[in-house]
Amino acid sequence: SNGWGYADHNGPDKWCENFPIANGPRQSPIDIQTGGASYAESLKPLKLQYDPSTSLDILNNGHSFQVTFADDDDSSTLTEGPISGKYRLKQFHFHWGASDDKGSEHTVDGKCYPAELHLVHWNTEYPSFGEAASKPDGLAVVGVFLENGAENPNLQKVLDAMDAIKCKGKQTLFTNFDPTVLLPESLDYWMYLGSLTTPPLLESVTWIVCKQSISISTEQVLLMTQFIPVIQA
Ligand SMILES: NS(=O)(=O)c1ccc(C(=O)NCc2ccc(F)cc2F)cc1
Repeated sequence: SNGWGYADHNGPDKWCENFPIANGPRQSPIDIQTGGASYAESLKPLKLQYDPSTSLDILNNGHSFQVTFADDDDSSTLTEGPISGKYRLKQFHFHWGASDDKGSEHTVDGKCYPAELHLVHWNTEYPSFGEAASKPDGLAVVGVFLENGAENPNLQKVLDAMDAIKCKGKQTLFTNFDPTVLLPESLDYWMYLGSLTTPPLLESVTWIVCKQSISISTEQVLLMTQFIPVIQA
């Protein structure tokens, strides 16, 4: 198959063949080495203002499932934090693995989490997500680690919708969902300048990775692994 994926023949080690930027200077994900991070007094707290009425549908895009938001106005935005200006929420999606011991894309001092949530925003300096995706300050993605623990009822709302989109390309209504319920109580974060973690690997992402995780139960991880046969890293 010509598409990229996570198998031996089309996985991350092969992406550079069709996407040479894979060997670029600001590629994501990275291992966040907490000892090497420095506190920046100038950085502000994150300001996430989401309007649940902007959530539209949930889509199986073949690599993950993503909840897409209406981004034709400033109803759901990210401001402050490490960014300047205003970024609009476009979608959120997850990355997971074959079992509890792997799945997240970023790691913290070498520690892998069972899954990782990405809330994808684009800079309203540009006319659209597609335009912003090719600019060095075009995108801002908030990453949240999912740590093994209690069942997460807010996450379950998303997992329950997965039953209706088992095939690649399927989508179903997913309205009135407030992604704030998927955020940890503390929004303390690490930030760095990086890229999309999947092709086209564009180096346009200001990464904002929350220090605190949210919980996911073993059963919920199992549900995710049964969802898309394409096993992540
Ligand atoms: N995992 S991650 O958060 O880093 C990530 C976020 C979004 C995308 C994406 O939108 N890809 C398709 C896509 C669609 C249009 C476009 F212009 C560029 C483009 F990458 C890929 C990876």
